[in-house]
Amino acid sequence: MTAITLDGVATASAVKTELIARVTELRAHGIVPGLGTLLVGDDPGSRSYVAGKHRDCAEVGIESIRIDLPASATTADVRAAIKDLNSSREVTGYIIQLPLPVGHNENAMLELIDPAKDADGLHPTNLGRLVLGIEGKLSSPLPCTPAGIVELLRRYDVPIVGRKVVVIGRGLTVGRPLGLLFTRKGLDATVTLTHSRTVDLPEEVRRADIVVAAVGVPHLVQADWIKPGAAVLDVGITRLVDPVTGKGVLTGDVHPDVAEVAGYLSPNPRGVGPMTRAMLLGNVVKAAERALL
Ligand SMILES: Nc1nc2c(c(=O)[nH]1)N[C@@H](CN(C=O)c1ccc(C(=O)N[C@@H](CCC(=O)O)C(=O)O)cc1)CN2
Repeated sequence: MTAITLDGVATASAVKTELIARVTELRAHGIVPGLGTLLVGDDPGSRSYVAGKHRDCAEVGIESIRIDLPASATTADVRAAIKDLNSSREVTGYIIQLPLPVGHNENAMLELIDPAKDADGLHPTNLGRLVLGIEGKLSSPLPCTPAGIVELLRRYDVPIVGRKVVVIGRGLTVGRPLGLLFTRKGLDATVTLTHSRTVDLPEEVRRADIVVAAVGVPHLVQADWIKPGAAVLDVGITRLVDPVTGKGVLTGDVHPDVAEVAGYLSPNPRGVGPMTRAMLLGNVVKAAERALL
């Protein structure tokens, strides 16, 4: 058996096509959505993700505003940039690209975001709304990677209700909010959130119908950990250097042999990453649409 590929590029492209129609409608009502990004430092991964976010905005008709600060930026500089983004009229939603360089307190910076402009759903008020299970008109933006994972599964009709999900990694942008999302009414999965102190991780993973690997350990998840037919989402990515060619290679958390056992597998790259970006655009559009309610 070879797993069905959960194609993030094609699915994100379908999401973006739908968003173009909604942005056109907003513009017809005089509302121009604008995404701001705040990047601190010169991490190549973060630079590439931010560049991708601006390209996506141009594709769907969202304006984008970029603030890049050098690695030497102080906490006062970051606070000042956040203040500018909170007050900017063009910026209807924004993100602080994570991780911030060592020495910056990420949680303290996230708390400074105006929750109404939080395009990542990572402000405590919005995470709190996710915990409270507030949906509908007052729902908060969902963190982009968890939302992208669920959307990818949905669009491939992978059953979620009542299924056992094992998430590897309890980070802020993926594991913790994903556990909350999967257990929401309507999705109704049973989630095990694992981490570096989990005892016998392979045995936990063997029970799962859906496995999400988000730790950044190359090829951690092995084929003999996977229940035949399970859906496997490879989220963590590491930039390794090929010892022969000397070129950088992006390597996911899931070993390629998993494709022979799983029912569905998201590649990495070209799986969850593009969905993360598409969900960000969706959050910006949704926030702008609130102005029409
Ligand atoms: N403020 C945030 N910071 C971070 C988040 C987040 O959701 N909000 N998530 C990750 C990084 N991330 C988004 O910012 C992200 C990761 C991957 C991709 C992506 O498209 N990846 C491509 C490969 C691109 C490459 O590395 O060359 C793929 O998977 O095909 C987009 C966004 C941490 N920080």
